Amino acid sequence: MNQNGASVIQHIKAPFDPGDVVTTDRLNAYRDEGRPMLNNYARHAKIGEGQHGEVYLCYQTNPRYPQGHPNRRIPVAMKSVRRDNPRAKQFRQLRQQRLPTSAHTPLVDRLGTTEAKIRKEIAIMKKCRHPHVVRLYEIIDDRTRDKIYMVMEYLAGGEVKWKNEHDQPILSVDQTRRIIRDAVLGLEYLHHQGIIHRDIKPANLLWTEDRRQVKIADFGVSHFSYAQRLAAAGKDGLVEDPEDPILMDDTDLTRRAGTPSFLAPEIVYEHTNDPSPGSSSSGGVLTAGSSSLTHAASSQSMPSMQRPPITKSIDVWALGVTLYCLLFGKTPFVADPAAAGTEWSLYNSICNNDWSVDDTMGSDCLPTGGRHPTGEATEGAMVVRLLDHLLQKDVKARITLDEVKSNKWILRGLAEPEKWLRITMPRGKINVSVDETSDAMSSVHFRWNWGVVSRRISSLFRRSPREPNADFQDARGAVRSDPHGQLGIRRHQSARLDDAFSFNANANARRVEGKQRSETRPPTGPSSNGVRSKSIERWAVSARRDATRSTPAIPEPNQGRRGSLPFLFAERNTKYHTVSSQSSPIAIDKPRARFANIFNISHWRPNKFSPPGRSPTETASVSIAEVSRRKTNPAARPLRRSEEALRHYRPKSQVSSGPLTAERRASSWGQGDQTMEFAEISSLISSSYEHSEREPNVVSLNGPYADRTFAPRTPSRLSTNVATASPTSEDPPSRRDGDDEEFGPACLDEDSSTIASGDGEWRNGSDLDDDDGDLYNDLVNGGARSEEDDDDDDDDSEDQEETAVTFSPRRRLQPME
Ligand SMILES: Nc1ncnc2c1ncn2[C@@H]1O[C@H](COP(=O)(O)OP(=O)(O)OP(=O)(O)O)[C@@H](O)[C@H]1O
Repeated sequence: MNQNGASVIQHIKAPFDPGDVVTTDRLNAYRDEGRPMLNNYARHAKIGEGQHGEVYLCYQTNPRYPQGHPNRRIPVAMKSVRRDNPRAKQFRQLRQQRLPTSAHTPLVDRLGTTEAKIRKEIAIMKKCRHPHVVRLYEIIDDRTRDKIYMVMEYLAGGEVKWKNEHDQPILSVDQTRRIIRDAVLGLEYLHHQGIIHRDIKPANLLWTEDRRQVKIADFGVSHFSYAQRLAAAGKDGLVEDPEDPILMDDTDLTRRAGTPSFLAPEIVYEHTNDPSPGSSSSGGVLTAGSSSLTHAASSQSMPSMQRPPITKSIDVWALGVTLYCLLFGKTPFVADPAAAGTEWSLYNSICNNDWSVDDTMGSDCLPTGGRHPTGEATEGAMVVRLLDHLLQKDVKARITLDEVKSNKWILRGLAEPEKWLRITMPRGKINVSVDETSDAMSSVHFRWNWGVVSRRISSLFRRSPREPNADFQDARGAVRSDPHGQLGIRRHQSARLDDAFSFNANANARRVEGKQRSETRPPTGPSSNGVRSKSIERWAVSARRDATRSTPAIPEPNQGRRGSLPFLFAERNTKYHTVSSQSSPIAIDKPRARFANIFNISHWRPNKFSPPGRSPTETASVSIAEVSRRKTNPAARPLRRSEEALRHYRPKSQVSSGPLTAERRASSWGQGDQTMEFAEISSLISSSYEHSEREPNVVSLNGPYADRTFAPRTPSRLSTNVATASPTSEDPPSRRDGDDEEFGPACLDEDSSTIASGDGEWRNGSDLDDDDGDLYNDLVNGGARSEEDDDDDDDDSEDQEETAVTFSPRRRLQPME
């Protein structure tokens, strides 16, 4: 921590709050001193490109600091992802038809729209706050734009490279161990959060600028497991809500997603005992480009043809493949070049073949002792045995992450292994609630559709008895719009956060002064509890204030619960009410209450509460009926698909009838309960680490954990080490050339393409979108949108005018007196 950063750090609290990620629903693109600006981020070099978008180095301009202050410009990585639109979809389909077949071609289209995927990635990243997981700081999600922007922690060291052009390893065994150790900690945390990464590979491990630690990145195909989350929550933390529309169903795991060479056998299980044309009938000899013999893995073949459960263990397998790559400069399983279907052959190899080891490992060429080392506890023998456990084809016999962590080779070189194990243990209470994930979608723009509005208005006057859906909509009184289109930059954030470092929307507005002076309104001041809301939801906030003033807080019987909205709203009928004219039982039939209803966008368009094929209104009315039915008859709860999945995976005898309870889900993961708060752990870690030259990326004075300044709610509160990474330079604190000597030259990782498919079929294509066409257009046209752009967005609009509505899922209903 340097002198300049100290003042920032001392104010930073360390509570774990996934709501920390800022959501901004207005993007202002302009130029400042010739540089493209996106809100208060100055865009610099492009640092990467994925299937869905590009990643740029940006500097956040922090106006609270004077010119020249190192914290005035903070480097961040900004990933821009284009939403799906009909024209882009058409274009992509056309392009795909012309693409040649390749084993490494990404398959991404089967997981739904690009936007759904990016939202899933955002929802997952929002949960993550760990020294070995890349942090998400802000989402810029302006519905009127073609792109969503993710502002992340910038990892200047780049991705972990592991082989040279001759397929030789470029990392020493020591470096490999430290990378794997960091990855284990990050993974352990993710699993604890209920997240299965699904794409662990060297390319998704990013170095910090000083190359002392790596962090897990890219949650594009990650899975948020309800079962895993419940398991991690432990008995006391269960806040189960079977109706939660956002928590992902575990059957999603059966989709094939990840990078082919890193896929676990259970993912491609259908290739088990299925000899490839290029391999021998006994299981085949598939050379891995090594001089050593690759022989059939009789002891490690998959136990049966029944699909094994797909669990977090797939990450453990991928970690094993990663370890192998770093040690030997190649992947353990390869497709037979002679085989006709390359990917088929690769999967066949993963399922049926054993892997080989070279005589030496790492760039320092330490001896391995062969594939089946005997006796002595040499480093080579230790690693090969660990690989044996990691690359265990039978998922039930595969080593767990806990066991990996306490493996001898992993702990090797640590000054105090016991202490390391203790302080790095992920703990902290986890509650399963709708808020965390819905925040990813909490900011919704829409355009007025006057045809629909007028129909709605007239229908309101026609309707005499109040309909159930209206009841539902009123209960969601937090959803309000600004019909005057006066909203400026809107931000969402948990009102629980303190104001000390809140984003300075005034300053931000000033920054774009001249561009939108007429339309930008700064926040109106602190809210009643002294916390300034990030959201400029004037209607909703005032409604909340009313409620706060006039209703004494009565503790709820189930205080921690933040269930699905349909449940809560239904419960409102008996337990809660919001003190506003809209929700008053007396005012319920007043025209004014009905008018309030029309501002609810869930009437107009499908939203996240609408299951596919059902209109939101249907959803609302069904939900209310369902709720009362379930209240009287709990056994009437419909089964979630995850329960079906569980039935499928577990023997029938073990699956009792009845609804899938939290305990049953949790037991399928078998994890204990957790008590320690994350902040407590982080402070413990900070105070416990000692400096060690030998283990620079794990143990250091004020080391990797200590430099965690856990609560940069906005990028303006980035930790000092990030802030000082490149305080004044215009150029990116790039992957330093000098490092190549130590870490070997950068080289291409050809196995880094990610696939995601629904049915395991191979398809070719790329989702690469064009460059920031819309942004440049904005810049060139001074912020005006072209007709072409409008065409993209206005696919289903008739006569529309732009405005916005903000939806806050964090609104709390007041208990009834
Ligand atoms: N936070 C970051 N800091 C530094 N570089 C990053 C960061 N995030 C991504 N990158 C770089 O940008 C590249 C592209 O990242 P991105 O996640 O978009 O692509 P990807 O890993 O191929 O994922 P996808 O599955 O979406 O294609 C990465 O390979 C990495 O080098």
